[in-house]
Amino acid sequence: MANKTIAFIGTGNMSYAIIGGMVKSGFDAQHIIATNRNEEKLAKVSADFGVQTTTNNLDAIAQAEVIVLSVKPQMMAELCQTIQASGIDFKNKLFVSVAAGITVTRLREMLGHPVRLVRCMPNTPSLLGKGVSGLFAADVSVDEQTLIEQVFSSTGIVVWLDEEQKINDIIAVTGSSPAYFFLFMETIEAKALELGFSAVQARQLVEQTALGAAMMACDQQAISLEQLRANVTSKGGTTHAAIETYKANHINKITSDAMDACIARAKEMEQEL
Ligand SMILES: NC(=O)C1=CN([C@@H]2O[C@H](COP(=O)(O)OP(=O)(O)OC[C@H]3O[C@@H](n4cnc5c(N)ncnc54)[C@H](O)[C@@H]3O)[C@@H](O)[C@H]2O)C=CC1
Ligand SMILES: O=C(O)[C@@H]1CCC=N1
Repeated sequence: MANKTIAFIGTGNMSYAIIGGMVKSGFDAQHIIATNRNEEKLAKVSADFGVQTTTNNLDAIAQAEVIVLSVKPQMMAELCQTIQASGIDFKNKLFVSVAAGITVTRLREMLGHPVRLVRCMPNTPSLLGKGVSGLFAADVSVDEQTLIEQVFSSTGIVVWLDEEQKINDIIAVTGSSPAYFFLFMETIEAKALELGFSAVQARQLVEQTALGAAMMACDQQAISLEQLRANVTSKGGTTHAAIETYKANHINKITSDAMDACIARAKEMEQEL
């Protein structure tokens, strides 16, 4: 892996997080090239992680063995058109797409070539080495799979998926779900403010509690999440009153509906893009 160069095309929130996770885990920054149209974004990723940067996508692609396409799905066709028109030889290049809602078939159509491709569904905690990446390989060699697994393992855990359709499911479970947790934290923070805690206190109280709860779940894997919850919930006590309120408001259904909506949107995007 040491000699392979990886280019991130369209370095925004997601690629910034992946690059951060890679560099912090010891990946050589000089073998990473980040591109963006926006010089300011490149200045930040360069200052923070010491990677090479350029606004010229084609230069980056020409130099790299692994090309991570990480623009927004709606920008992908335009990007691929310029790559196709460049006449770059795809033979020794492995493509990775982190885009939601664009299938292997569609991406190959966009590139005008049956490229070897890994679809990856990462999440932003990759920045801290706490990411999850769902991976689906299309015509990729065993060595290339090993390489991609090394790259994404440096940002957290990886899960290989045996069917492309499962990419849409893992978006709902891990790709989008950091946002669900942030939303839940926002609701506690807002209520803490209403109860008179200062903004600094409200943020600190919610982040410490979320961190503590997540760490307890990680640290005590033999104990079910239900049991961890029960350990907080005294019979006839305060937590019980809160939990019953969540149940009366159908928290399971809300989450299930939200995840179904996430999957449905991914499928809809597959038809649109
Ligand atoms: N943000 C997230 O949590 C996750 C995002 N993804 C996927 O990652 C991809 C990127 O998402 P974000 O990073 O959130 O978007 P973003 O908008 O933060 O980053 C994309 C960047 O690409 C740049 N860009 C657009 N067209 C370009 C071009 N032709 N050449 C060079 N740069 C170009 C934009 O300036 C922007 O900074 C999407 O396809 C999304 O589906 C996947 C999993 C999680
Ligand atoms: O919201 C999105 O479409 C992307 C994919 C997963 C997280 N962000």
